[in-house]
Amino acid sequence: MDKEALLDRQKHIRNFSIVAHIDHGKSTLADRILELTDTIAKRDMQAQVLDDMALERERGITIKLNAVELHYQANDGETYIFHLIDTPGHVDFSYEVSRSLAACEGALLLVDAAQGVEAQTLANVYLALDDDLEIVPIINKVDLPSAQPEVVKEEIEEMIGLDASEAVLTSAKTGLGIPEVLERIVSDIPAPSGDIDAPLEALIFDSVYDSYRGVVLAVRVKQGIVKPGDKIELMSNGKQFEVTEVGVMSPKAVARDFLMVGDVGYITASIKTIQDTRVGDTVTLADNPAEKALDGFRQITPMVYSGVFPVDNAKFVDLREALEKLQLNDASLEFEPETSQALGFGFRVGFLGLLHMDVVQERLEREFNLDLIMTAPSVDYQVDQTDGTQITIDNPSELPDASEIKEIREPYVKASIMVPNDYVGPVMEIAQRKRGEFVTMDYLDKYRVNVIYNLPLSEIIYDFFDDLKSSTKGYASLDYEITGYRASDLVKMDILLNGDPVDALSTIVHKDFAFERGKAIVASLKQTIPRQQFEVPIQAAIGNKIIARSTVKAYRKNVLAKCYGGDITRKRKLLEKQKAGKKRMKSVGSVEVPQAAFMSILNMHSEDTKGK
Ligand SMILES: Nc1nc2c(ncn2[C@@H]2O[C@H](COP(=O)(O)OP(=O)(O)OP(=O)(O)O)[C@@H](O)[C@H]2O)c(=O)[nH]1
Repeated sequence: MDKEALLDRQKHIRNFSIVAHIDHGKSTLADRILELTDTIAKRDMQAQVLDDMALERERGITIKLNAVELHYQANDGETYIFHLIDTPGHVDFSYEVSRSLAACEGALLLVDAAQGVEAQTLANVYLALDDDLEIVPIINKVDLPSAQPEVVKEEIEEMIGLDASEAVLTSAKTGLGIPEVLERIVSDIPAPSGDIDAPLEALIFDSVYDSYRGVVLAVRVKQGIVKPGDKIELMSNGKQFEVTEVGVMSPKAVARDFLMVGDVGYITASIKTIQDTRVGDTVTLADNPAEKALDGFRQITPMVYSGVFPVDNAKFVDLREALEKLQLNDASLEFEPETSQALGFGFRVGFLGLLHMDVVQERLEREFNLDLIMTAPSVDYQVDQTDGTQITIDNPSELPDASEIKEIREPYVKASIMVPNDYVGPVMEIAQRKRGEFVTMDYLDKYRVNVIYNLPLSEIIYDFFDDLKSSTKGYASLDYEITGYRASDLVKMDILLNGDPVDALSTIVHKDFAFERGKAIVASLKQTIPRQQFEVPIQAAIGNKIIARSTVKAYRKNVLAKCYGGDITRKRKLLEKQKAGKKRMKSVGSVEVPQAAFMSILNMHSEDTKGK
């Protein structure tokens, strides 16, 4: 392509994300956009798609990067190149949202016409506004009888301060309004700026590891152009690689001759060591480097920590390798080796929240075939010791003896809970019960309020959101941010099995709640620990004082007795089932403890500190 053509191409690029609350219809809208653009481009794309399949057959891989390229023929007769960059909707992942937004010039703000603006949507729109993105408001699900587009417009104007008079009314379900959305992307979202003649600056906003090609970088080119054969340099560490392929997802990987300013695509360069690449880093050309790296992303700190141990101790090295691979495209994942008396060698892993923790656990087990025991999540605590030193701990078993502690501080958040008027009572009741401190309450419109509380992070990471949802018929939405640390009256509660303290079961609790929590955990453990050949006393203790106790009676479960000696296949099935159930057991001293027991703290909703 000559210079003229490249400049013309740049004018026709539109990079955008969809910002939406979970269930407001983001996937459905994206599918509609794909459908509409695909049909138009079908004839032109045939050859390309075939190429892509050949490529895949050859290599036997597909790469998953959350950015697709689409071609849209607009009403002005010109063909535009759209890059749609996916963003996650959950509160745990707002960090990833900001990563995706950094690749865009605009965002579609999608709001459910029946639900209105939610707390998390608001948080994500603010991220987009911080990045100076152009925002196109879309009110979806207008086909629903309960749709109130006018009320939602008002909410968007009042809460976000955006002009919503021009909001597109859509039904991603029926297809209503989608052609207008495509036109608005062309007219409202600016083409990328940046100089094609400047030295290459490409921002890495995601990356995946592919065993065949090495690291695949998802990049947004901010300046310049990059081609296969170019020698690139990663600006954070000066490492150099030769580009083997550049391309875009469309929606499968399609190799291209180049990626230029404004493009969102991938680069492979036989990068074998995952430690070399970092999301947020800048890629430049080795013999014509950019003067300085792009801003990158703020380092994100984990909010909750959990011990992750292989059931089979011999898998420790495998676990480390798996965590390293995951860390590649999940910069928020932190880990360091941990040794537990009860569980052996493992890692203390930091997560953004419980959903993130679930996702990581699932990936470790599925993608890396590991059987894991994970301990109850904990926040981090700042401890002033009587000897004048200060330590930070994220593992309850590391809390020093009470006699050595002057003060313990725990992380606090400012939580904003949006809810219809009718449910303010239950919301306040839950927040109070979780040691919340009321801050203020704002009316969003005639129907909804935003209730703000200061809360200890430890109280909301467990079941706060579930409780909120169930007592507001699912209407409440929640967003929170850490505001700092506060001194609290906290103590370590140990759990003893068979008289021995089990470090992996220790938790840190507020003194006022210790008795109830102790009772609840002991009761929950009694349910989860199977009967053994001997009696197992379970005790909760603070210091030397036992505050709750219970006993698992001795009993060797003879599952075969149930079979009445009959059907042999049934018998085998039962044995297999029992074997599978055992896999996630760990011998702690002489007691067999299942994975669920380590999460007892998460299963105490009912007995929790109600009425406090
Ligand atoms: N009636 C109606 N339903 C819709 C519309 N758009 C989406 N839905 C439905 O709303 C539900 C959620 O839609 P999704 O597209 O999965 O929402 P999402 O925001 O991608 O949700 P997550 O993937 O969970 O983040 C689905 O059951 C859709 O069928 C619409 O315009 N009208």
